[in-house]
Amino acid sequence: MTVPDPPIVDISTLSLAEILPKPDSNVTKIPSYTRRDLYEERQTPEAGIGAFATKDIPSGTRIFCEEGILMLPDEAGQVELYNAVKALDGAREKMFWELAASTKPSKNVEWIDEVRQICDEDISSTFNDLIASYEQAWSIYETNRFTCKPLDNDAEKSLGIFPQSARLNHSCSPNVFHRYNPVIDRLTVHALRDIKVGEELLTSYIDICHPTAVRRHILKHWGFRCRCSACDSPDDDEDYRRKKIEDLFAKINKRRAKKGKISEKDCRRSLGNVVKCIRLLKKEGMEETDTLGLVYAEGVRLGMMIGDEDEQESMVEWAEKAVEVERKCLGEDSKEFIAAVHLLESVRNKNKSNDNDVDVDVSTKAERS
Ligand SMILES: C[S@@+](CC[C@H](N)C(=O)[O-])C[C@H]1O[C@@H](n2cnc3c(N)ncnc32)[C@H](O)[C@@H]1O
Repeated sequence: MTVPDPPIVDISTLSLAEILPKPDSNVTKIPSYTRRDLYEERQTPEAGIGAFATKDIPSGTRIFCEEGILMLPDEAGQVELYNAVKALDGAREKMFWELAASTKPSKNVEWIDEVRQICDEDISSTFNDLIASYEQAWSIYETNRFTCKPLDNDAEKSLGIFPQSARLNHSCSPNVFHRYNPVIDRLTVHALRDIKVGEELLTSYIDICHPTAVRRHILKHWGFRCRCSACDSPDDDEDYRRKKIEDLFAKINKRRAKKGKISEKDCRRSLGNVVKCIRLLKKEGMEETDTLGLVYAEGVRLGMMIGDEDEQESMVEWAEKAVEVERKCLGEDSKEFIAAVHLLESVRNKNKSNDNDVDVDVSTKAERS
């Protein structure tokens, strides 16, 4: 038996134009802000500058809502970057040059010939200084850039520098979550849980579902060895759980990407993976949009496809949790939050129509008796 895709508005079916404020609406562009009342930057013993809470910060608080000072397409190289930095106004250019530079020089040196051609006067000392500046700019860029690609994937600019957020250090058990929000054209950083005064605000630069050895390898790019609780944990079970999450998540995503009809058996199998994945994610405290939010939403979709009436209440609960996760990680102006609200409405409407069907049935029986 195959079941059709349910009529759910999920993230991949929403276009940006559908949720952007209409030109005649009163919604104005959100100003950039960083909640300097909540944190301060200071030097750490081993990780350069970091950001530390100066007050208790409740879970879900938006700490940054920041405009990029520089955004470039994925394929931009050293020359495009340097030109973009030189085109910044004085204050922004200074901000850029003050950021950390941790990555090693690029092995690709073709750009040096390009710079040589630009310099008519190839006076070697000046030229060498210039090359050093290009390399420093590139290292700053690689150390601090954030992905800005809107979910529509038609973005011209897709990597950006956000100077306040760039001071956030990494942890594989982060307490804040960052994401570029194309709806408001800002990078937002939200508290993932209650953060106590004095705690460092730590985001994750990488996919934290990977096991420790893989995370370590990827983090070499930033030139440090992570000493977070997940990386230093003597508990092998934790690594096992993350590997299991990664595998389950890959299976769930593979199913999600499949178009067309799906057998009920496959639906039930995938729903089983969703249930296991949710349990493990919670155990690991991994409550972000990219994992838990996505898994809840997929669970609801699968549950609606299967259509077991006694599971409908659980589907509403999961859809409500997906809304909570998106609100906490991304805020109510995000596309993900709006999609989760649509999903919740769909599942509630489906329940209502099921209840009405039951009513009709009952009244018909009553009339007959
Ligand atoms: C985006 S910057 C973060 C801010 C940086 N600490 C600074 O001084 O501006 C990334 C760099 O910070 C350092 N860093 C980030 N997280 C770290 C960690 N958990 N342990 C050690 N160094 C870290 C690394 O040098 C990394 O390349």
